[in-house]
Amino acid sequence: MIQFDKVTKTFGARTAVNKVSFTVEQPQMVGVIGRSGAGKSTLLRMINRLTPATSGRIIFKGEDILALKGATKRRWQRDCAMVFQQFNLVPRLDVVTNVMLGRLNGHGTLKSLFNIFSKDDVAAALSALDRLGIAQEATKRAEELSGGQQQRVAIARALMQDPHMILADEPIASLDPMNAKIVMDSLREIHERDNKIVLCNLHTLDTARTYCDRVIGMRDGLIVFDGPPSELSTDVAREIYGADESFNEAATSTSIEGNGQTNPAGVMAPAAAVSG
Ligand SMILES: Nc1ncnc2c1ncn2[C@@H]1O[C@H](COP(=O)(O)OP(=O)(O)OP(=O)(O)O)[C@@H](O)[C@H]1O
Repeated sequence: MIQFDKVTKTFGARTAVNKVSFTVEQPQMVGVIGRSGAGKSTLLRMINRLTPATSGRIIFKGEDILALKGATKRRWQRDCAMVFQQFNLVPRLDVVTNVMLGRLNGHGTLKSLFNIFSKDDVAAALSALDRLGIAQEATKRAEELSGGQQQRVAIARALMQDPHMILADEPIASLDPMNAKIVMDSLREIHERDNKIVLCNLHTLDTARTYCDRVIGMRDGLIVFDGPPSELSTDVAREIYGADESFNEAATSTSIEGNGQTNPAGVMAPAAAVSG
């Protein structure tokens, strides 16, 4: 379905992603894990063309999406919706308008410029918000919502693009465990009900185990593990995180409250709880 063929990104002398090859044959929920700097974000951003690849190919429906230009590139960017750690909403706009912004790529420039949305757009946005359980917040400004609610708005906005796949770049890294669960449940539900590929960068092993059909472990730009969560042993995890015998899986758990500092395995502990 989507095939990565020796996809590489270099920043000067630094190789962030090094000849990465893998194929997602059917709609799967794939978790990409690895310590900070392993290349996870760069990989995701290359798929969506936010970061230009240095070399390699990404084949989707027989086409190399890394070679797309102009309108076809924009259509591809609509087809693979991104969800970001920091939500990327427009804080002063109301929630329903933020969601409708997901339709921008599908509209002409003039319509987009003046935020002209049809009744259908409004209905679709409300339905997406309802699906995420936050339709009651539709008229609030985005900045009035908690982090967890904002991330659900961002996912509703992604749904408005009617994408082939969802790329989520550490969608729960800024959330407390309860909101992290709501957001991951939502992504899993979209994968299962809509039969879409969800490719999700995660810092925490337990989240990958709980939610993903397949886990890809990256280290220094290379894929060092690719398999089902059941094969993700502590030894494999040590290799992915480049940790020694003292490595403790609990250190990567979302269920612990941390202070946002990096532990010895290079894994960011979740931020302290945020209400929501
Ligand atoms: N725009 C950039 N310019 C220069 N170097 C970059 C840039 N973006 C990423 N890098 C480097 O590429 C490497 C991979 O970074 P990337 O953000 O993809 O890792 P990551 O696994 O997503 O890490 P994190 O979990 O901290 O987000 C790092 O060494 C990083 O410093």
